Amino acid sequence: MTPAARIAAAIDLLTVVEGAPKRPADAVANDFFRSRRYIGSGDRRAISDRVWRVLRARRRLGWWLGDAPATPRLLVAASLLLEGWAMSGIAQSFSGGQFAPPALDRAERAVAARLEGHTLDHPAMPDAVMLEVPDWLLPRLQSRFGAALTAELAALSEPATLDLRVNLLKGDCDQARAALAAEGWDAKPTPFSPWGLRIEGRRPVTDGPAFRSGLIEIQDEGSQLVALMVGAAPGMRVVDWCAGAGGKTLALAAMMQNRGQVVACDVSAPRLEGAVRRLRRAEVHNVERHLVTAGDKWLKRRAGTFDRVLVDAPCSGTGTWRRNPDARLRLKETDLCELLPKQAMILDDAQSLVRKGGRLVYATCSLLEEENEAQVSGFLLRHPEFALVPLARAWPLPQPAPGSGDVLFLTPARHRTDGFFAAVLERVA
Ligand SMILES: C[S@@+](CC[C@H](N)C(=O)[O-])C[C@H]1O[C@@H](n2cnc3c(N)ncnc32)[C@H](O)[C@@H]1O
Repeated sequence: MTPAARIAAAIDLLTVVEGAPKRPADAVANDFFRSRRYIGSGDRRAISDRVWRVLRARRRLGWWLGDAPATPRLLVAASLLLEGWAMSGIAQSFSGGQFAPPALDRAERAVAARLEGHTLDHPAMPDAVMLEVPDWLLPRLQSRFGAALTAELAALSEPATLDLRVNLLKGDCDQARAALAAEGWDAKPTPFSPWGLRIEGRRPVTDGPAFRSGLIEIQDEGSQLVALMVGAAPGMRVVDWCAGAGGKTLALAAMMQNRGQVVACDVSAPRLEGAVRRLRRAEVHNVERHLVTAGDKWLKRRAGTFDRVLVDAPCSGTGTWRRNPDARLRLKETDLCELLPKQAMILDDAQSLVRKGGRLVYATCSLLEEENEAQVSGFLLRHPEFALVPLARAWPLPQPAPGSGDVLFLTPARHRTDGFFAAVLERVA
């Protein structure tokens, strides 16, 4: 594809992404490329890269465009200009020629010309614009991070590394590194997870034998550490209450060396169904799935029978913005208001499964205190039969835990993981 054709395709993709505000951009992009198989992998990367640059800078680009309509064409042109392109380069690319975007009209040209010679950040931008967060969320993030806010949000705007979890049911880290090296990928051990490997940048590892044979699975190191905090061991009975497509279920089963039992529960049948292929590829045999329904009798019948229950609760996802830059502007205050009682209710349901002396692990990929520490405090008030196990005691590895305090709290700036929270609660009575 010519550079101009890539720009035209980026405008097309951005148009589809912006037209589907409720769908994650990466899902929209997957569909977009699936229906355009003629676009090769290099072009695909360049097109996605341009769109992701726009999404990561969406509020600042909107600020620069001012009253002009933030059309996909203008957003892409603005992102190029604020990266240093000249108007002449824009005119060459927006040429109206075959496969190129149509030429900018007079009004578009006037808006674009104002941006020439500027850079994306401007000191007059309001903080929330500069930091690319919704206005309502800024005070919450300020109170969470204080002086570290800018660094934390900058790290959240960087593209994520590609983290892999080695499936110990199929081999060890050295074998996985060697297998990846044979495919041309340089994977380094992650700093905290004993099963983690990291590749810088986006790489198509899912096409290669290491992934297809189940030796590796894609999983952020933060997510691996949440699974680690469950402390699952061979022979235990474990529930993964909000299992989704089984990301953490797979890690739990591997920790248990396929021995004992994991029940992967979720209210979403399609998500649970998504776990089937992954479990098969990983050669996991000790997992059963359970679809949670309203008034579920399953819960009552199994009360007090599990050693470990993981609640990986639905949350604002504020910790995953590196991967989903579009999500930061989709998130509404009303979403958070709906999530908080839901998280409390899920905890109240799931706790009943934990046996005396067993552990309930509450986790989110949120950075917000309300969804994390405040949920745990509220739970402990409602359930005095549980006690918080401080991080140093809950952390199962000989090397020190990432961070201090009572809970695990990971952030991209501090740990180079997605943002994750996990608290371990033991049933003491
Ligand atoms: C953060 S996601 C889980 C991600 C998954 N654990 C992983 O590691 O890939 C939260 C999940 O909670 C599920 N969920 C929502 N409400 C629930 C409920 N009341 N009981 C159980 N699961 C629920 C959602 O369907 C979603 O799959």
